[in-house]
Amino acid sequence: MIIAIDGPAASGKGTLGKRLAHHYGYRHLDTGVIYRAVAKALLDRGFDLTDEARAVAIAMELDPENFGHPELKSQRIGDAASVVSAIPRVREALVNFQRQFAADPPGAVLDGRDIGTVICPNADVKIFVVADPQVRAHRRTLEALARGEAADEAMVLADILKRDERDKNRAAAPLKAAEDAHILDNSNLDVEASVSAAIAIVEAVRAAR
Ligand SMILES: Nc1ncnc2c1ncn2[C@@H]1O[C@H](COP(=O)(O)OP(=O)(O)OP(=O)(O)O)[C@@H](O)[C@H]1O
Ligand SMILES: Nc1ccn([C@@H]2O[C@H](COP(=O)(O)O)[C@@H](O)[C@H]2O)c(=O)n1
Repeated sequence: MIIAIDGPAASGKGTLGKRLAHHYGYRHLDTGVIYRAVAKALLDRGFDLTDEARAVAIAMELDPENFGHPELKSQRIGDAASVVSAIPRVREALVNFQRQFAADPPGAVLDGRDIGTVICPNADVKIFVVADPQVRAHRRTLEALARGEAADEAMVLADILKRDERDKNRAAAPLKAAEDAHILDNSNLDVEASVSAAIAIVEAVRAAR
């Protein structure tokens, strides 16, 4: 089974992806990390984020061993990732890796922006996670503070809104819910309630087969 989770920045996709994968014994891929890794490599080498040729070359050589680098989680890299991810050839270079991950047994949960629409349009279950921007900014701020980083909630909110706008309005694989996605609004749900709601969606889809 393939479970596709999409949604805007800091909506809780990764949290749900991890928990659903654990619940069903599947593998989990946070696809945002891939775009973050491309952006970080460009910045580390002093290249422009819109340098298509270099970005594509980096995307084709990515080493998943580096996906755990702590700096990838930073707001700076997230913002840079949303610039790089708008380049169609960069996205094309990363499609096979994601599809291969999804296809390998026993099953997979992928989260991102275009999983249900482009990467796995035939996913068994598609969940589009949303939450109010202020709620998302608050959660992201708490997360940064817990990591010992300074975070200003108003600036975090501005970054989230800017990133959502860029991701929604790009021509290539824009952020949007697939027509057959189940919308999960977790604005008023804690993590456990949100996980339960997601499992209920998966189980309802399975029961209807
Ligand atoms: N239902 C929830 N209630 C409270 N906090 C939550 C909930 N879901 C996620 N969080 C917290 O919100 C923050 C963002 O969640 P998460 O990293 O899962 O979002 P995301 O959509 O994967 O973000 P990204 O845009 O980086 O991909 C994390 O600190 C997470 O622990
Ligand atoms: N499937 C995806 C996943 C991510 N992106 C872009 O990467 C940025 C960072 O993603 P996070 O999920 O780690 O926040 C995001 O803002 C998108 O621009 C993407 O395009 N497609």
